[in-house]
Formats: sequence, C-alpha cells, structure tokens
Amino acid sequence: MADQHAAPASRSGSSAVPALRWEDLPEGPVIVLLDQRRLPVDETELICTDVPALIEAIRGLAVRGAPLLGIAGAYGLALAAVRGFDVEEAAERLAHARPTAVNLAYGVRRALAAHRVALRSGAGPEKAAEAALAEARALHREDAEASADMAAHGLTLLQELLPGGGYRILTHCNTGSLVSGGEGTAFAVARAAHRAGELRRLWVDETRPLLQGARLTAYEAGRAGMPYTLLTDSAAGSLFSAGEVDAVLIGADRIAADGSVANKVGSYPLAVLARYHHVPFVVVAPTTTVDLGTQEGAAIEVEQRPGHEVTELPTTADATGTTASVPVAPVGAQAYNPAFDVTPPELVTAIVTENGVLSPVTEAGLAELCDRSRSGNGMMSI
Ligand SMILES: CSC[C@H]1O[C@H](OP(=O)(O)O)[C@H](O)[C@@H]1O
Repeated sequence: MADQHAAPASRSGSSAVPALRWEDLPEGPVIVLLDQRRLPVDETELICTDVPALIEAIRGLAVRGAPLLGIAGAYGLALAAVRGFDVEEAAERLAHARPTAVNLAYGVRRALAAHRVALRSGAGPEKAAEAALAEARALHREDAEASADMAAHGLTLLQELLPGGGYRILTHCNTGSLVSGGEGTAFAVARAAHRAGELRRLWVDETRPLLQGARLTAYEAGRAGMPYTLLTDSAAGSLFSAGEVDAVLIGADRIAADGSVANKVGSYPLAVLARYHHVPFVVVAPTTTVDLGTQEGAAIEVEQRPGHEVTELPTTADATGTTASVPVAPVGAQAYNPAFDVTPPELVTAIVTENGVLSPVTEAGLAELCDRSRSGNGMMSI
C-alpha cells in the first residue's frame, strides 16, 4: 500500500535530495520515496508500507536509477522480513521488478543472504529481519561512499584527459543523488568538477521519452548551482559538430563482463558521435553495476516499456500519482520504446568505478577492478 504527502519543507532549498529512506513509524516500518514522477514540479513523498507498493513504485519509476534500485530492493526485502511477509517470494518479485539494472537483483540478494544466514545460525524471524535491514543500511552506506570515490576518480580522469579545466560536459538521463545513496555517478563527477571551478558547462540531454534529463538532472544541477543548458536529444550532434563538447559522462544500468554498457536509450548514439568527433566517452558506475555473470552486451535484457510513454506526454500528476497526459501522436500509433541501449566496449574511453578507472576497457581489467571490491559480497542465485 502506498500513500503520498507533500515533502517536508526542510527539503526545499538544501542541495541534498534524499531519494529514499527507511522510517520506523508507530504503525510499523515504511520505505519513504521522493516520487520522481512528480519532479521537478512537486517534491512529494511516496510512503510504501509493503512490497507490492514498492514494486509498483519501481515499475513506474517513482524510484529509479541503477544504484538506488539496488538500495530500494534491499530495503524492500527487509520490509518484507520485518512485516512478516514471505521473504523468498518477496525476493523473487523484487529482483524481477525491472530487468536491466543488475543492481536491483544484487541489492535484493545481499539482504536475502543476510536473512538466510541469520536463520541458518538459529536466529528467530525478528533477528533475521534485523540482519536483512542491517545489510540494506550497509549497502546504502557503501553506495554513498562509492559515489564520493567515483567523483574523485572521475575528476582526476578529466584533469588528465583535458588539462586546464573549463570542461564542457554532455550528460544523458539522470545520474545524480536521485539514483544514489550519495551524489550519484556521472553527475557526481560533473559536480566535483564544478566544486573545483573546472566545469564551464553541463549540457543536459532532455532524455525522451520520460525526460529524466529535463525533469531531474536540470533540477539537481539547478539546486547545486551548476552552469547547465538543456537540449533536445536530437540537438546533441550539432553540439559535437560545433566543437562544444569536451567529454561525455554517463551512468550505466548493467556492464557485461566484456565491458559492454547498457544505459538509457540514446547513450549508444552519443558513443558513436563521441568516437567520430574524438571526444572521450566516459561511463561512471559502481562495481555493483558490473555483471560478470553476463558475458556480452547481446545477452543483456533491455527493458521494453509501454508505447504510451512515447505517444503521450504526461501533463499533471494527481495526489494518487496517476498522471493526465496529452497525445503527441495519432490514437493507435504504434511505438518502439526500449528503455536502454548497449554500447560496445570499443566505443568506451574509460569506465570509472569506486575502485579506480579502467581504460582501455578490457574483460580482464574489469574483472580485476571488481575483484578488489567484491570479496565477500559475491552474487548468489535466488
Ligand atoms: C547511475 S544509474 C542511472 C541510470 O538509470 C537510468 O535509467 P532509469 O531512469 O530508467 O532508471 C539511466 O539509465 C541512468 O543512466
């Protein structure tokens, strides 16, 4: 069950945008989400009291972005355990709420593993639920730390690639604190450049059809005081052609073992443009986004979303979160709406993780980079 209410006034004005938190209310624990469907117009909280409500929020992108989906999945598993729901069923349903971002299943599995270990060691349901919640909190904390480390590594990379500062960075979709326990991934690097006085311009792709760039990245960049300019996705080519882009910084939803990168649809064309115009194309993602169990890009499941997201524009969102919309295509028009595309490793200049930078992108290098951080946090199957 989910209900919504206006966000506390304290949120407006601060640059920190808490996208998700666990809250112990008198009537029981809940997961509180900043409803990203309503941004930038309304800062509205969505209160999830059970797993179905959280799954609906994930599928509707009220909560989104690979690292945050992992955090949400882990808290969702803990919520099931604390509220006495069937934990194994909750894990299965949460892990498959959206297919492409590997972080979601990873977060669910981390909390599930903690729950299972506690039960096997003789703990009762309450202690096992506490163990799952502790693992979710640990993942949340780790992601915030990873975000800070990626920002530092990414800024150093920009300084090496583009000596002298004054970067004009193009980014796609939204990769800020709305997708993270910290300041995000690619956006966190741009923000670090801004803090260092080295960001001349952040070019923000609007990112059709759900407009994560126009609605969310512009919102975060404005709150952070960053110099940004919004553009239609189709205008990016003319910026490259005019020599106005010094580097592309994007996030990722799943990185295969060969270094193929699944990310918001529109990323692959940017990689091709960047290569043609000799501009660095940099992917910023925590190692929780790397899936060594998926060998190559062709094996990554790309989420296909409903056609109405292309043929209609949401105009308003009422208190229940349902949105009115206006058609932008003839009634009955068919639409192709993949949520992601896949960029081959040879078009990626570098992958920035919390453990450092990989360039060029090689399978062996990626495995080594992940091995440094994953000791003890191996994947498991449900
Ligand atoms: C840094 S992960 C953010 C990643 O997630 C977005 O997808 P969605 O908005 O559908 O969750 C997009 O691919 C971003 O790069």
